Amino acid sequence: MNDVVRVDGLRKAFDATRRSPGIVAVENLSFRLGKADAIGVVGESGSGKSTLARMLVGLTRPDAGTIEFDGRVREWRERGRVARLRRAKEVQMVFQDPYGSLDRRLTVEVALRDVLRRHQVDSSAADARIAELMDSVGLESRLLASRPHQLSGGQRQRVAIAKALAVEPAVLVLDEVTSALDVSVQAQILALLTDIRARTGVSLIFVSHDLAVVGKVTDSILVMYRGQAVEQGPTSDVLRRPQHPYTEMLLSSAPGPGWRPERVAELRAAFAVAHDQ
Ligand SMILES: Nc1ncnc2c1ncn2[C@@H]1O[C@H](COP(=O)(O)OP(=O)(O)OP(=O)(O)O)[C@@H](O)[C@H]1O
Repeated sequence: MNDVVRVDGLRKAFDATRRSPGIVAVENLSFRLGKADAIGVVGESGSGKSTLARMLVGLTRPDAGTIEFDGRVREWRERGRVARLRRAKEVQMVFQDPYGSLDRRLTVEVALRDVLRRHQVDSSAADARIAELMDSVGLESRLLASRPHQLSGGQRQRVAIAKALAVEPAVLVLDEVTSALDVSVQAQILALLTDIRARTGVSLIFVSHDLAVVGKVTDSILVMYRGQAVEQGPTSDVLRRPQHPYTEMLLSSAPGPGWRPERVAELRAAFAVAHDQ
């Protein structure tokens, strides 16, 4: 089957000079994603997840490696309207804090209409599309008149998802989309994304520090440590039989039944030894 996304040998360093390699945020990273598949990219703060997400959506240019959407290698020189529209349909991103991505002055309706206009959906079709989008993210139409501050955190995140879906992208990158939400709202948003994936065939890339959360909604997992993939595989294998001490540490650091902080410390120490060898 054709891959919707192919990432090969991606690398990004910041502040590199002739004398120093700088901070290597992502190093030799590769993965594949099929249509309607969901992958989780997990790691602690600073592991390079956001840098990877930003490269995927074209906000940060890699130093090396390639990103392909549907067999087409991303070209960084391309400019202009046609390239912009094509990219928008390839991939969209939803961020942790919808406050940051939603314009506080705009009502939900104006924000959605704006995205549709920018992507050349003609205005006669826009009303129907807006109703469809609200429905698909489980928001009542009365909320069209609301501004971001009049919505709950979960509702704001639904609006951000609707905006991302407006363009009918092949891939959604979800960067810590549930981290700022209460546990029950978190579960609703994850269920919504799983439902959207089944209905539309969109492929999902969940970027998160929380292996347990990502484990509930993905087919495969890529574990990042210091910019590198230390483990990659089907979600059930990674959760049940982690191969790398770092993955085991991430699994143990989620407080839950049987959680023992001293075990986390032990695993962290074991990982540091394995990594420095
Ligand atoms: N614009 C930048 N300039 C310099 N260094 C950067 C920049 N962006 C990221 N880094 C560094 O690259 C490394 C990876 O950062 P990144 O934000 O990708 O990690 P992360 O896993 O997403 O962490 P978090 O969850 O805290 O956002 C870190 O050491 C970070 O300090």
